[in-house]
Amino acid sequence: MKEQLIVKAYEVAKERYAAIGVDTDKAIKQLENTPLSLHCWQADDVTGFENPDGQLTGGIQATGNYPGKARNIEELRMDVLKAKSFIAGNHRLNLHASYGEFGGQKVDRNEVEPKHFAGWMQWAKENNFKLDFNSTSFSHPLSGSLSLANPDESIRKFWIEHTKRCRAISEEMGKAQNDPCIMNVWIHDGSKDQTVEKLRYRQLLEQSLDEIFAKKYDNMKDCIEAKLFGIGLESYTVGSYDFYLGYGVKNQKIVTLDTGHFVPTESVADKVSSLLLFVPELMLHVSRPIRWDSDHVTIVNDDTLDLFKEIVRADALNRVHIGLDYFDASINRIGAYVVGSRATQKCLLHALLEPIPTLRKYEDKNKLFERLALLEEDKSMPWGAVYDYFCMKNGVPVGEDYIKEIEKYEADVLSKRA
Ligand SMILES: C[C@H](O)[C@H](O)[C@@H](O)C(=O)CO
Ligand SMILES: [Mn+2]
Repeated sequence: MKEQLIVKAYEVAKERYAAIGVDTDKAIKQLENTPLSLHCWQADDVTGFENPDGQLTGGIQATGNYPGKARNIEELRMDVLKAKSFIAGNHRLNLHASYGEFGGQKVDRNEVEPKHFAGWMQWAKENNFKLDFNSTSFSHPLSGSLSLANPDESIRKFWIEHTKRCRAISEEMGKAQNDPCIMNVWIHDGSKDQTVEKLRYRQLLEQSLDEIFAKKYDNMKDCIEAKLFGIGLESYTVGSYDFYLGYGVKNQKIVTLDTGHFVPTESVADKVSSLLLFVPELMLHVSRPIRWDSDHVTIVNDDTLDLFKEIVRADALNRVHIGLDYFDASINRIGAYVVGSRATQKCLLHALLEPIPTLRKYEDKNKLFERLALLEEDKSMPWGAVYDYFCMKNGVPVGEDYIKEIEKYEADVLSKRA
């Protein structure tokens, strides 16, 4: 019965959209072909497997202590697969270097090798995931407040070696999956209080990156992520947006836009069309900042909708990689994955259903009331019925049906974790 209703609602929606020149079947196909890169760190509050009892450092913080966090690789894999079962489409998994399989051995960051991720590559293959990767500069005795920009050569070299090795690991992942692995470099480097050495640290970071990126690879792509500030590093960030924008344009690197890494009133959506003119591709870290980079679970809101509308209007889905980046430890973590992923897909779908040719025609003819009216009417078009149909077609729960399934997983599995 429910299926019939979903199909019926979709047929009505399809007609409504066709009347304004939008092909809903085409939008669904595009959505099906757009992977999300799920961040592995939502499942365990960014703890990783090197030192499960260690502190999360480097200016980031997961707040909350909801029971059931993944305590080891098996649990994390199980949770990610559970989350994926509620998200239509084929997706990627974004791993941090601290999530390797180290077999109980002490493997320092400057010793990580592809073999520590062989199990992940195998698992990804078996479970239809492609992998992305990140170097990990935080939560380590040498993290301090400066890593790649550290004036102490031995510390700087340690992190350069780590990041080089992460690129080599990414290359192997890319080869194994026959699709480039996207490797993100985010470092926390900064200063709690005023510094008189801003230029020096940025020069050092530029030199470190040049050394790291000197080797060319065919099966991985580099991206670089800026941030406004870290906790405890509030006064200065070496890898600011200006820094990475300049570096990315000069060196033709993918620039990562984390939606939580800007001044709260700044529009990340507005950056898309400028960046696309000057850098080859973009990586997104879709998040939801509340007053600061608080990494709340992504929801359908104006910021996220605007972001995807700008990407679709620029016809740039083939140049934008969509990753998620939030870590909410205060609610069911599988639920967090699912709500955020589905919200991201809904925003993308809404953007794909925009009557762009008609809006452009109005704008070209200076029919500005008509443009405004259509943009307003678009907000209440039945895009939800299209998303429901997309979920049903792809065999995942429609609407709120996943809530009780996640509750069941919590009762059967998560609640049994100490
Ligand atoms: C764990 C990630 O590397 C981290 O979230 C980074 O991408 C970031 O956004 C730091 O604020
Ligand atoms: Mn991020």
